[in-house]
Amino acid sequence: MYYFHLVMKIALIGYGKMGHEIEKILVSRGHTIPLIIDFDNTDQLTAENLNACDVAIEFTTPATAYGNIVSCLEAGIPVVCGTTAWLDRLPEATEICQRNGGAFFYASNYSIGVNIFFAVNRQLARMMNRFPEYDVTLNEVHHVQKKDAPSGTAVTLAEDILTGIDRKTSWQLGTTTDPEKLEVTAQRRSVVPGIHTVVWESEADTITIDHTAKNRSGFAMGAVLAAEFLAGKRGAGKVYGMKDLLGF
Ligand SMILES: NC(=O)C1=CN([C@@H]2O[C@H](COP(=O)(O)OP(=O)(O)OC[C@H]3O[C@@H](n4cnc5c(N)ncnc54)[C@H](OP(=O)(O)O)[C@@H]3O)[C@@H](O)[C@H]2O)C=CC1
Ligand SMILES: O=C(O)C1=N[C@H](C(=O)O)C[C@H](O)C1
Repeated sequence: MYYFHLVMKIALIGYGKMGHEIEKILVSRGHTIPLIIDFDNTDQLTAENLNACDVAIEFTTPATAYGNIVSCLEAGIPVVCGTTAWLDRLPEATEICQRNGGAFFYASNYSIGVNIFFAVNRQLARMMNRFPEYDVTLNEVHHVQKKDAPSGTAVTLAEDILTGIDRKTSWQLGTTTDPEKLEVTAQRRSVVPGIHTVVWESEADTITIDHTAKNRSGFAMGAVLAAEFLAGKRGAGKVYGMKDLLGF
């Protein structure tokens, strides 16, 4: 997967921490970036400018992601989005993608390590369905600039745990003593790129799984791999995720 790829023209929408990290990887893989959109030139996000590119990669803010995705889909350009906390509008984006014969890729976390961690989390939750003596909690830590809580990654982990076990019916941000609720806590500290921890606890013992991002390079590499994956998908009318890219 890392060795062969088409060289593409990529539109970068959002030129903050992730936009800059993705730019480094795009350049190192021979891609060019004819269009960069940030908060101060959003008027440049036109169908004409987008159509000078093969794929767009969107990492902006919870409030702006949906509009940017729709602009890409309506312009007929495949789009990879990593922005979190806008997913209440995913059904609408999916409908627009299908109607326009678009190609849309979304993941709450593009890191391959995190996606392996997701698979371990799903497997552990399925096993724990037989062992009600274990309670489960989830914690995430991120840098102080992060706008949303809990993180999109924590939401994915929580939803996968709820799918795996019958004894929890929903997740809640903050502490709770309700046994049917999955407690999800979030801390904001310094420049932490992202730490996610799932704890299963019984009277007898504790099982902890965690993922710590050392920097943003894993997120950025995964987003670029997703863009390369979308290269041949123009006109597909489909929404893709990391399971399509990685096979698990
Ligand atoms: N899926 C994944 O793997 C990952 C997802 N993320 C998510 O990606 C998003 C971005 O993260 P990050 O790069 O750290 O955030 P940053 O705040 O560093 O960057 C976002 C950039 O987008 C700009 N922006 C605001 N509005 C628009 C707009 N309408 N069009 C284009 N650009 C705009 C912001 O400008 P201004 O600051 O002026 O608002 C800022 O420069 C977050 O939702 C985060 O949770 C982050 C890492 C990995
Ligand atoms: O905002 C961030 O930084 C991150 N956001 C994503 C999330 O909300 O899960 C992914 C990663 O944890 C970093």
